[in-house]
Amino acid sequence: MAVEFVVENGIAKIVIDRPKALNALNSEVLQELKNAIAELQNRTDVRALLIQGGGDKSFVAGADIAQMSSLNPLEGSEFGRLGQSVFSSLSELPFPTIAVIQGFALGGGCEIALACDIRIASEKAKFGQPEVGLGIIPGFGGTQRLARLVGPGQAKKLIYSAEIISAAQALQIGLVEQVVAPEQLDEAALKLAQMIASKSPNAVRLAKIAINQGLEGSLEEGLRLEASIFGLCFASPEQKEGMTAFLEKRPAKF
Ligand SMILES: C/C=C/C(=O)SCCNC(=O)CCNC(=O)[C@H](O)C(C)(C)COP(=O)(O)OP(=O)(O)OC[C@H]1O[C@@H](n2cnc3c(N)ncnc32)[C@H](O)[C@@H]1OP(=O)(O)O
Repeated sequence: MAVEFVVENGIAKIVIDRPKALNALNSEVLQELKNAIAELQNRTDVRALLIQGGGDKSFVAGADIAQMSSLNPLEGSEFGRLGQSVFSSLSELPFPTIAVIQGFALGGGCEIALACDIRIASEKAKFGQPEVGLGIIPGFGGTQRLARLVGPGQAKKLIYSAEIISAAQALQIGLVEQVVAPEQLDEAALKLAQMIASKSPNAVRLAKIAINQGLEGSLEEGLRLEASIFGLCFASPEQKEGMTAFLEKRPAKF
């Protein structure tokens, strides 16, 4: 198995571990990742997900070039749709997802990170969409998600040039939200996940829906959606607990 996951204290962790190919994604790894995500999808005990690559050199070095090298157009399209479906199921998980990037996040590896809500990187991490150097384009959602995250200009610069950028450069363009020293990466990621997991899980999940669905429409539609979801919060016992705890000057228990 190249994809393992565990759940501990409400925090799920997926590790993609295929060391001989720097965790590159072939069909088998994608299917294992799809299965792991499907198992987590309906778990009510999970409040946050950490996803990372095995070893200390690579998060995910992309889709498997050796496998892709012999594909015909139909097979290429099917492989792209497989990757897109896995990454869309990742992006649609109901709880926050955090990509923990210690090394290379290239091509499909960068696209996994883009399908997560948050990206925390080591100072040594490297990012890029090098596909045009291989005669293809990003095919696991990168042309769409990268442009939405960092803006069309920076997305075009990265995709057209196949440039590999540093974690500091990724932070500067908004591709990652936090950069820490390599030895602090796991602790920083776990700390963020624990902070999220200590809050109202219902409210956090509703916030994810409001942000993601709101981005798909106009500001006015998003504000209407926010107002509806805000009202929904008051039907939850977690809102009662959260506000009662504040008034009783004690920590809330969610
Ligand atoms: C829809 C999505 C499309 C895509 O994702 S397209 C692919 C995008 N990714 C890339 O273009 C990155 C390809 N890999 C590299 O450029 C290099 O690797 C690195 C810069 C990441 C690391 O270079 P170095 O430190 O010299 O290691 P090494 O010897 O190149 O790699 C170690 C082993 O890992 C295999 N490997 C690395 N990346 C991939 C990959 N994406 N697909 C298949 N295998 C890969 C190599 O071949 C080699 O294996 P062996 O030791 O047997 O020669």
